[in-house]
Amino acid sequence: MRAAPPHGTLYTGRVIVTIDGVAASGKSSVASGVARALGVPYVSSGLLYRAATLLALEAGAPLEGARALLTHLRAHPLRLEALPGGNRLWAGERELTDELHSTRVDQGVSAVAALPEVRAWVDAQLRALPEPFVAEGRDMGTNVFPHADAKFYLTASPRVRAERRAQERPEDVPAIEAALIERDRRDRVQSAPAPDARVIDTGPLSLEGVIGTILAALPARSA
Ligand SMILES: Nc1ncnc2c1ncn2[C@@H]1O[C@H](COP(=O)(O)OP(=O)(O)OP(=O)(O)O)[C@@H](O)[C@H]1O
Ligand SMILES: Nc1ccn([C@H]2C[C@H](O)[C@@H](COP(=O)(O)O)O2)c(=O)n1
Repeated sequence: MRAAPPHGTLYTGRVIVTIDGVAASGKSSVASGVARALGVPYVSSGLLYRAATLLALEAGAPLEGARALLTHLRAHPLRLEALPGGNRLWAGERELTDELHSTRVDQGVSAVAALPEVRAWVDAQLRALPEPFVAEGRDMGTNVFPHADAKFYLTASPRVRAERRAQERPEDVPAIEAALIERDRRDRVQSAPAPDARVIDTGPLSLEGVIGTILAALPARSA
């Protein structure tokens, strides 16, 4: 691999970096930090699945019923605003971002994300985004952007992830850990490292340590 870009070197042109991983492994925090260092937006694919889940819950549509859900999504198009500092999700003029990490969305989202029709809909939204960007999710490096320039996959034990999550949620560590193990089980089909992804155990690393590891592993680009 060639020399790493200095922090602040702008990535330009058709460049995609993918960061996949298990739930609460640090994907969005790390993707945001890497994107900021590169001067590009980051894309949080999970927000689209979460927004589809929220709309289905609000409409009382069955989470396992792709047809009703897709009809609803076409009638209420979602827009992912991918900014370097964070992603915002809109349904028309209504911003959904702050409602997407509730426990009820957490509990329903795996069922919605398992629907092939919904996956195809999300994939089409993502592939239409203008490059360059850092994309995070479960299948960015395997399915959506197999041609990505650099791929990473984040892991950490359920306990470590639960302890981190407990800093931002009211539930206690054992309850969060049990929910993460269950979501890992449900997401397993679409959450596997690409054969050419670098797997990083974030357990022993700080957030800055993970971001630095990724930046150091990126192929150099001209500024
Ligand atoms: N290496 C790390 N060291 C310490 N804390 C971390 C590290 N990585 C992430 N965190 C913290 O762990 C929590 C979960 O991180 P984040 O939300 O980025 O994960 P995620 O994989 O995007 O989650 P989800 O799958 O639920 O969308 C956050 O509070 C974040 O600050
Ligand atoms: N590329 C993706 C992104 C997300 N999902 C599913 C799996 C998760 O349970 C859910 C929410 O994602 P998160 O916000 O936790 O990253 O969406 C997926 O299947 N594929």
